[in-house]
Amino acid sequence: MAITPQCAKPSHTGTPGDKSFGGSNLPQLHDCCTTTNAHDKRAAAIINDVSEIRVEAASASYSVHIGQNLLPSLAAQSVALAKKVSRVFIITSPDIDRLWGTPVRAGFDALAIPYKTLHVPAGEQHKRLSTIERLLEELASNGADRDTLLVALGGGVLGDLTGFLAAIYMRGVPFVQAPTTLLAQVDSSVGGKTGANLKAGKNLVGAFYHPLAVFADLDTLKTLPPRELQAGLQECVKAGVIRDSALFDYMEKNVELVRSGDLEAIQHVVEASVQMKADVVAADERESGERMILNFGHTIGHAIESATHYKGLLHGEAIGWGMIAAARLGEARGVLSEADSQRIVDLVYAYSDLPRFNVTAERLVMLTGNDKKKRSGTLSFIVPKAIGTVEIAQDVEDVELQEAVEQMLVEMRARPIPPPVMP
Ligand SMILES: NC(=O)c1ccc[n+]([C@@H]2O[C@H](COP(=O)([O-])OP(=O)(O)OC[C@H]3O[C@@H](n4cnc5c(N)ncnc54)[C@H](O)[C@@H]3O)[C@@H](O)[C@H]2O)c1
Ligand SMILES: O=C(O)C(=O)C[C@@H](O)[C@H](O)[C@H](O)COP(=O)(O)O
Ligand SMILES: [Zn+2]
Repeated sequence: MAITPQCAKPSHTGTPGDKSFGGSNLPQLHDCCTTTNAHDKRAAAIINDVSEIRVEAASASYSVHIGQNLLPSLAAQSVALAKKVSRVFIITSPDIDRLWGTPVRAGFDALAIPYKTLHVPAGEQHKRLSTIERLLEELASNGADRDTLLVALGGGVLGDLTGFLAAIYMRGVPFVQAPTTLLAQVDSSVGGKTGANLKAGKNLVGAFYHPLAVFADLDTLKTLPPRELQAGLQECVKAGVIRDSALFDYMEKNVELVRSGDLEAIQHVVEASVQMKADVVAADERESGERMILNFGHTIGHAIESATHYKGLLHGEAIGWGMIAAARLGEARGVLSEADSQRIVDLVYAYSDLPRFNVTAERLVMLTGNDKKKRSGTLSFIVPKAIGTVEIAQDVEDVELQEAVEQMLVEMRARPIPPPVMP
């Protein structure tokens, strides 16, 4: 089925048959497109069915809905799940609100449920406790009670913040996730990790707290900058390496299709990544064992984000470098073949023009001291053994880590300088 144009303006590139997004010539919605009407029309343009993946965690079970045109029905479905909703707070950024806020609000209008939209500026630097405190005060001063529903409309930063807010406001209120970045759809909206950064490191404060449901509306990716799409795909590369060799193979064979945002390819990648994460979270909700594998690439990736003050690199890009270092470490220990190590490195590079950064290996290794997987002085490090299999090693010495990071830095410096990144 072809996509029908949503608006007569020529700059709205939703031409019949165009089923891609995330590319440079992609539709940027104008105000006239952010009406409910425009979103209603999109119902006629659905290519694939909506899929539903269940997350059966120890403390909660919920559905992740993946498909097009999901935002207009978010209100009705969320209210049905919450049973009693006195009022709603939609937590989003000004830009995402302008692009995608209208269909969400229209759903609550139709149910005559009062709502208020609270804005958080875009950017990882706002994922901090001062933002949480300001939002908590806004909830209280606007009469939020225990029957209040929060809606996280945005990327991983907004999802992590809103989830944490929901976990601690009046010791817990319900919330739903409406992820609007690829990264948030494949990873951060699922599994119940919520929180904020501290100066000492990434995600050092937070709670495990699950949403009532996740609505991953693939239409929202139409307005996502290509760099963000590509950074999100690094978490899908991660999913392939740690537990799903078929996903890895698919991403290897379909780089152009996936990078260009072909809708069917993206839906496949989102579904596979979410299913993998749901399986892992079902087995180990609180990260006491198996869930640590979802942190593949993150020990060094988080250190890079912290060392660069959460500016310059996107989360997925930092994780890309972290996966390269981890692959080289696996190769150096002799647990990963040179061929598989190179496949991982090549796939990371295939999906992002990873920006360079200027931090020494010593500093990065020092920063891994704050990793939450370090307990009683022992770091659990995720080492790839083959495509689709990793091990949780507890005997990785700092010197070994430093050598792997040095190798990653040498490779980074040897690569052609990527084109300037667009924010
Ligand atoms: N909780 C978890 O399990 C988990 C998993 C992975 C990552 N994370 C966290 O997620 C965060 C990264 O998330 P992210 O990559 O989504 O970044 P993000 O939330 O910063 O969003 C990226 C950018 O895209 C913009 N944007 C979002 N949706 C858009 C849309 N549809 N159209 C146009 N622009 C849009 C945002 O305004 C922002 O500028 C990090 O803080 C990371 O630690 C958490
Ligand atoms: O869900 C998980 O578990 C993950 O590790 C997913 C990661 O992609 C994500 O970046 C997560 O926020 C990392 O959590 P942290 O506890 O290591 O900070
Ligand atoms: Zn991550």
